[in-house]
Amino acid sequence: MSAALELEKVGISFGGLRAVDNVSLTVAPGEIRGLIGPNGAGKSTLVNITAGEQRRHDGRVRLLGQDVTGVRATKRISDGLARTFQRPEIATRLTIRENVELAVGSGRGDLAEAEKMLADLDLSGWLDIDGKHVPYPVLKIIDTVRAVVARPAVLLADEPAAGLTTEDREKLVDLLRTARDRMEMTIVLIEHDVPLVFELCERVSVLDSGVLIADGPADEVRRRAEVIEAYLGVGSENA
Ligand SMILES: Nc1ncnc2c1ncn2[C@@H]1O[C@H](COP(=O)(O)OP(=O)(O)OP(=O)(O)O)[C@@H](O)[C@H]1O
Repeated sequence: MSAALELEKVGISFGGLRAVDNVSLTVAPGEIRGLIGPNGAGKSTLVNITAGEQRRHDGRVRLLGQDVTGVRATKRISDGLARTFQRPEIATRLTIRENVELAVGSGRGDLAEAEKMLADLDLSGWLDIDGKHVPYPVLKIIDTVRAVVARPAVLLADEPAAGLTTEDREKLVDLLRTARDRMEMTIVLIEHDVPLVFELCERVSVLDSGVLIADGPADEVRRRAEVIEAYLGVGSENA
């Protein structure tokens, strides 16, 4: 079976800065892959390249076995790729239900499934509330729900745990596990919450200064000295 996502020698420079340098990685179908690294490591740039928002780069990107290098972001979405952003993309003038309906309508999901998912996460009480009245941690998790209920084949989740309460963090774990186990979604989880990444991911990739310094089974990566070193100064208690 072909990889869900494959990056081959991907690189990009901004002026004199090599933000991503010769990164190759392969994500298997149904995998939850962690992508970690300190601030400025190039994680979001790699997501932008993968999503097709940054198309002038070196190397190749393959999605579900198809070479999508140079292909527009909108086409990659229709081919099964979705991403979330660090800031939730909720329309604040619409209710949560309307936001979720829009997400379902944009993808392959169905509304009943979306509402069940919100009920399972104990979030149904927000459905008729306008986005502008919903607290940030709730918006943040509903943003991930929106992405999941559209049923992409591959989801790039950019810092979904940032700003979550401990309780919402548990909900995020359930949500991502459900997406993978019941919807067979492939997920790339970009996170500063390193314990969360090691809780959820079988394999972890580590970027530092644009370079992939570790890539492999979570237990092995956790032990690698360079990984711990890359985190020194940005919260070594997380490494
Ligand atoms: N469009 C751009 N123009 C110039 N420099 C950029 C651009 N986008 C990113 N950079 C730089 O590339 C480097 C990698 O940035 P990126 O946002 O990908 O890192 P990151 O690992 O996602 O960081 P964070 O964890 O803080 O979100 C940084 O030095 C950043 O300033």
